[in-house]
Amino acid sequence: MNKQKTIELKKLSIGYLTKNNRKTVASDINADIFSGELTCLLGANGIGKSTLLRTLSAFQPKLDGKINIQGKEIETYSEKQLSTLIGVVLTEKCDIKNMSARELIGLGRSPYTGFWGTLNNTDKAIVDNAISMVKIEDLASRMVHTLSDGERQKVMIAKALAQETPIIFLDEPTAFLDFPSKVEIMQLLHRLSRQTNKTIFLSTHDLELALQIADKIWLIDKQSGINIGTPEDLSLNGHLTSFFARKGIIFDEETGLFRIENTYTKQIKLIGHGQMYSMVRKALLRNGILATRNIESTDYIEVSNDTKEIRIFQSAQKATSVYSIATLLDTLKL
Ligand SMILES: Nc1ncnc2c1ncn2[C@@H]1O[C@H](COP(=O)(O)OP(=O)(O)OP(=O)(O)O)[C@@H](O)[C@H]1O
Repeated sequence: MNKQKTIELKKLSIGYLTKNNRKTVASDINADIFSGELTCLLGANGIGKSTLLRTLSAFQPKLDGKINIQGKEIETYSEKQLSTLIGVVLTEKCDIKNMSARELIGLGRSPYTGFWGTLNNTDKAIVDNAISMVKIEDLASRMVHTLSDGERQKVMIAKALAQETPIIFLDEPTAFLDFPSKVEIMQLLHRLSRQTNKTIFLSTHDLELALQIADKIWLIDKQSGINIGTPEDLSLNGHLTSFFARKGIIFDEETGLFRIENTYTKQIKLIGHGQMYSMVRKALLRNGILATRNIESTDYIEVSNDTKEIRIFQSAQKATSVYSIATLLDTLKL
């Protein structure tokens, strides 16, 4: 695929200007965003994700530096030109009454339609295609103000697709969605970036999902600014670990997942492999017991992934066999 640098940020500063105040949210951002990639922006509440997306969408002025879109400074584009270049999906509730989901999605065509916004057959086919890509055929004739937050979010994504822009920015597109819908939307955005060579840049708090699906991750942090890379590189170079370590969350290299930092009161040797091993280990960690293969202890637990048997060896007694995590925890009096 022909990945291209569609957005170039040079010494960019973002923030807010009020009458006699200048509030810088982030400064000296030097970075590129590529077509054919899904890029996810991760960072704590209030760190500046929305501010960055709004600045890149030209909804608010930058404080300093340069934003180049397809090789030209953002300020050189007219509003109409930008509307055929960038589609924006915000999380804010819209105050739309008396409009069906299909009509709202049709507004995505407004950069291409005449003054009255009348859709021709091509426009209608594009709207239908957007509806089917997001799989919301059953919502199309519903009135927008009757939709749930998650349903409306999908409609807004379909509207951005109908706009057929090479760049799409989304501010927390998965915020209101249930877990299967979060996965579905992220996979859809990833697929779109690949199939249509679009540049898709979104902010999210769904870090596990972002780490599994995104091509590139931007980590924004007060201490170390912006770090950018593939999820794997950010993992290997320690940026992910340090990013979350500061927040009482640690990256567990054995499971490849994040977990909340527990204080361990005991430790025990755990023997076995596979899902059974991982689940027993998870349950013990959750109960304040550090359990791995590498611990030397006289008491130990052995699991069989084939028979699902958990054998507990305690105080040199005969092993006790149990077959569920609940019984294991009862036996260990946890
Ligand atoms: N209109 C405004 N005027 C002044 N400061 C603002 C304005 N809007 C936001 N801010 C401040 O800018 C900073 C960044 O806010 P922003 O909304 O970009 O964060 P965010 O990373 O998107 O947060 P969240 O994850 O909570 O959505 C915050 O300190 C916020 O209070």
